Amino acid sequence: MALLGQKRPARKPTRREKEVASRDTRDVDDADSQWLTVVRLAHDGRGIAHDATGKTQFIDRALPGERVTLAIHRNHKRFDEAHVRTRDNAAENRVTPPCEYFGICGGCELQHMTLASQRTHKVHVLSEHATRNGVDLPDIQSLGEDENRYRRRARIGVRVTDAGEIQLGFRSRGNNKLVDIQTCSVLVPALANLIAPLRELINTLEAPKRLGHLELLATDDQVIVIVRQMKAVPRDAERWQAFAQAHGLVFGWRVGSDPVVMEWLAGTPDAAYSLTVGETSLRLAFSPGDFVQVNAPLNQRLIDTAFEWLGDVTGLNVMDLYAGVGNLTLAAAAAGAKQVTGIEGSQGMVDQLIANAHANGLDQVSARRADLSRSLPSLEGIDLLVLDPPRDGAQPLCEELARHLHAGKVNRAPARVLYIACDPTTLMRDARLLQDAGYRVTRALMADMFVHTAHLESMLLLERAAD
Ligand SMILES: C[S@@+](CC[C@H](N)C(=O)[O-])C[C@H]1O[C@@H](n2cnc3c(N)ncnc32)[C@H](O)[C@@H]1O
Repeated sequence: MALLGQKRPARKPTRREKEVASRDTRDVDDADSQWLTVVRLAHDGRGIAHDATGKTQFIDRALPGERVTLAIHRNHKRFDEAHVRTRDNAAENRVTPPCEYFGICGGCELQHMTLASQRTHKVHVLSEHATRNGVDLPDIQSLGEDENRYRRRARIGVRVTDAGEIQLGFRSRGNNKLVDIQTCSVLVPALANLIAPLRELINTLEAPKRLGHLELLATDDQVIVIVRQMKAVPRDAERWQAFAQAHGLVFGWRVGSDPVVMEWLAGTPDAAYSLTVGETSLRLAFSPGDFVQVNAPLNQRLIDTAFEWLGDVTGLNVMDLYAGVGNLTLAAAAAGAKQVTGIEGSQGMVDQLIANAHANGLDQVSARRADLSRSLPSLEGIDLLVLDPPRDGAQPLCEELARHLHAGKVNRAPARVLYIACDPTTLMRDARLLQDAGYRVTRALMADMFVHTAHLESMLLLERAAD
């Protein structure tokens, strides 16, 4: 009923309004109100300025060239962490973030910058890591796509508040709280469009508190949702089945603990993605838990660039370490390599790699399981070594290569190493080992695999000087 002639009672701010209002006013240190100019970006995308005493300030969402006053939210001995209280001017590369949760959600840190300047920043980060480690790099190529909605997989947290409100989202930056979202601007549309209906469905469940998190995966042909469910609730299983049917999903839940049992309640997963290598189209099947690059178009372009750099690989003997389900192993074989050996730590992925090689008619592929942090394969007779390790890099292997070369065992050190990395710190540490042993970086690339975040994928080609 309208309240004619009466003043409407003040509406209570929503949780989201409170979050936005508190973004720039957390733990404010009122004594600190000097104007500072941001001089550069830290690797994680925060602006850096120096106060009157020279102390370094790391400032959330501030860009070089901007004059700001700060609110310090964490003091350290040698630097402070701060956020902007007042901004005098906007840097030329500042844009309105495409996502309404920017600044709250911990998923993306760079949405206030143009895509071009995000990429320039990441190239600079890669170059700085090289300089710090004394690695000589050629010009760094930069690879990126214009499409922002690139993530084909996501893990989404679920929380039921004391008031029974359902929250769905990612963890916030700086603390572990769940940020409740209605959509996500970096998920592929098939996944982003599911968030609101998922919330509605979870609202109708008999036991939403039994839910842990949701895993969403968009493959070439299927959208797969897996729910972590503490205990099976038959009536909820029926609701999920109806939901999966209505939205054309493959649905499963991982129930219980010790053991956790995977049950598919709607459809059968048939996850796969496609790759093209020259004239050859490959189809790579994988299980929902296996590693695959989150950005499918960028993965394709990374592989295109790798084989453009490598030129004709016909007749080469290739070893692909940290091979996953065969992304680079199969690509090398399809490009014409004579023999390709994939080594991977997970037996499930090794089996999948072998099945993928058979399914694509690539008989020159073999694969085996090994823990590469403990046992190193012989590299005798290998012409090209491909390395694509997790974040901690491939130090034991690079040290072993260096030892062989220092001992003059040239036949145990491949002429070329293609090194793909998601952590530039460990990449450059390892590249320095190889450089000291006689390799030279002849190609370098920053691939913007994780658009809008401060993460970057990089690729180096290292070539051993002719004997
Ligand atoms: C960054 S992924 C690369 C996968 C694959 N090259 C691709 O392009 O999809 C790293 C892979 O290394 C595997 N891995 C992690 N630690 C390992 C270890 N110690 N030994 C062998 N493989 C390992 C992971 O299972 C994962 O498949």
